[in-house]
Amino acid sequence: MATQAAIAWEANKPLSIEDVQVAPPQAGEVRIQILFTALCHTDAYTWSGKDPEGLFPCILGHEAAGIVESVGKGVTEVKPGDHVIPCYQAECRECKFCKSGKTNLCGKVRAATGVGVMMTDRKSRFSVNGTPIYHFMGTSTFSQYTVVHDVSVAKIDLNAPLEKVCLLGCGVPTGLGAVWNTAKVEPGSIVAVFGLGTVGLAVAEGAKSAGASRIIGVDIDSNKFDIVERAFPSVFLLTSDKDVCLADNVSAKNFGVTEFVNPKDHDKPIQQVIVDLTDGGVDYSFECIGNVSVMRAALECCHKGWGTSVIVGVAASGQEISTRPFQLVTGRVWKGTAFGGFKSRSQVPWLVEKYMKKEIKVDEYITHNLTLAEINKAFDLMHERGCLRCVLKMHT
Ligand SMILES: NC(=O)C1=CN([C@@H]2O[C@H](COP(=O)(O)OP(=O)(O)OC[C@H]3O[C@@H](n4cnc5c(N)ncnc54)[C@H](O)[C@@H]3O)[C@@H](O)[C@H]2O)C=CC1
Ligand SMILES: N[C@@H](CCC(=O)N[C@@H](CSC=O)C(=O)NCC(=O)O)C(=O)O
Ligand SMILES: [Zn+2]
Ligand SMILES: [Zn+2]
Repeated sequence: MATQAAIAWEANKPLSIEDVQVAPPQAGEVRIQILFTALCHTDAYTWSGKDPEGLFPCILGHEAAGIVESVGKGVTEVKPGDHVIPCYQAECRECKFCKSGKTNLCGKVRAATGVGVMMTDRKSRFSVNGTPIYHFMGTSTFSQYTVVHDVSVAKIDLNAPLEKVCLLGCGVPTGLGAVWNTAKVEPGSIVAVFGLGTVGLAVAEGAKSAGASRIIGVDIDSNKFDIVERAFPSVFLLTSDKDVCLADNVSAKNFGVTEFVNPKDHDKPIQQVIVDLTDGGVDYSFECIGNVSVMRAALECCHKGWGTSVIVGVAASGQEISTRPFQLVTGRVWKGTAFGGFKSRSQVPWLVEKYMKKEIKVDEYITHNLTLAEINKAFDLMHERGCLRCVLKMHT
């Protein structure tokens, strides 16, 4: 079929909306009409050329929702008309990873999705004037129609608003799951969150629901603090203390952040600032930026003996983490998480239900709504004041 998609022809060159041919789904594949997609920082990362798996030309995008248009041979779990969320982290339920009970990673299609092709024939289903266009993360949602592996499709409630639940394809589950599945934060814990984008704020939300007693938000952009204030204007109080801005207990019932620290306001290293604020360090920290220096700070602000730091942010090709091994010898633990440890096909529908029951937030993370034609503006917005998630309407 002919449709429209945003093509990334080269790293950092503006995306171009073009007529694209999308081939029919082959065995074990599903063609989806994408209705809404959001932009995640990881799309910008790959577009920047810093992703070692980044291939061009490609169709980016991985946080979306849509409707099944057609299915290939052997596909039994979804049918045309089903509402779905494409999942960049597959779940086949049969591979060594899926059966391990120890991870949400799945090995079935990862080798193909990492090189931008479909598993069956190692080819792309996208082309422009005969030129193949690589897939991205097995999802490629910046297209009005995409083809994905059946193990990468979560079927969701037909009543769920697709313009909202598209966010459950990446950022919000990643933050919630980092707390609930990877760190397993206990009630009463002190938590630090580095980076208050969508992922970091979802960490804060998850920590609040897990019963954390203090949630310290760290960001170099004080506008991010304002987002929390704007989202809950009637309940938010902010002191003018230069060093640490304390929100009152009522706002902590909302997004979750109880204290804000801007490293730029301090002469000391940020890990020292946090250790001093917390009588020796936090129980759990989360790096939600992708900056290896901050990853080190996030580990080193953890309490001796038990503090655990979770790396969520994605760092560029060639970047490496470091710390004194003594930090680990003395009981700190370094972990990482992909999609918050959630098993995608099994648990994304459950997250949608939690949203429908108002048990988790989604709407609050959507700060902008644009169309596919405005995708370059949407990428620009990611660097501007007050942007968390921008949702694109794909068909206008
Ligand atoms: N592990 C996983 O499964 C996933 C990882 N990610 C990664 O998580 C990270 C966050 O994603 P988003 O929330 O979409 O990004 P974002 O760009 O919206 O948020 C990042 C935040 O970090 C802040 N920041 C930047 N440098 C800082 C510094 N030195 N100290 C303190 N704050 C700083 C920014 O002001 C911004 O508020 C990205 O690296 C993304 O690629 C995203 C989704 C899933
Ligand atoms: N190709 C990238 C990999 C970046 C990465 O770690 N991706 C995360 C999801 S980020 C979503 O916004 C992930 O799930 N990783 C596990 C995986 O199997 O890819 C690079 O090499 O940097
Ligand atoms: Zn993402
Ligand atoms: Zn598997």
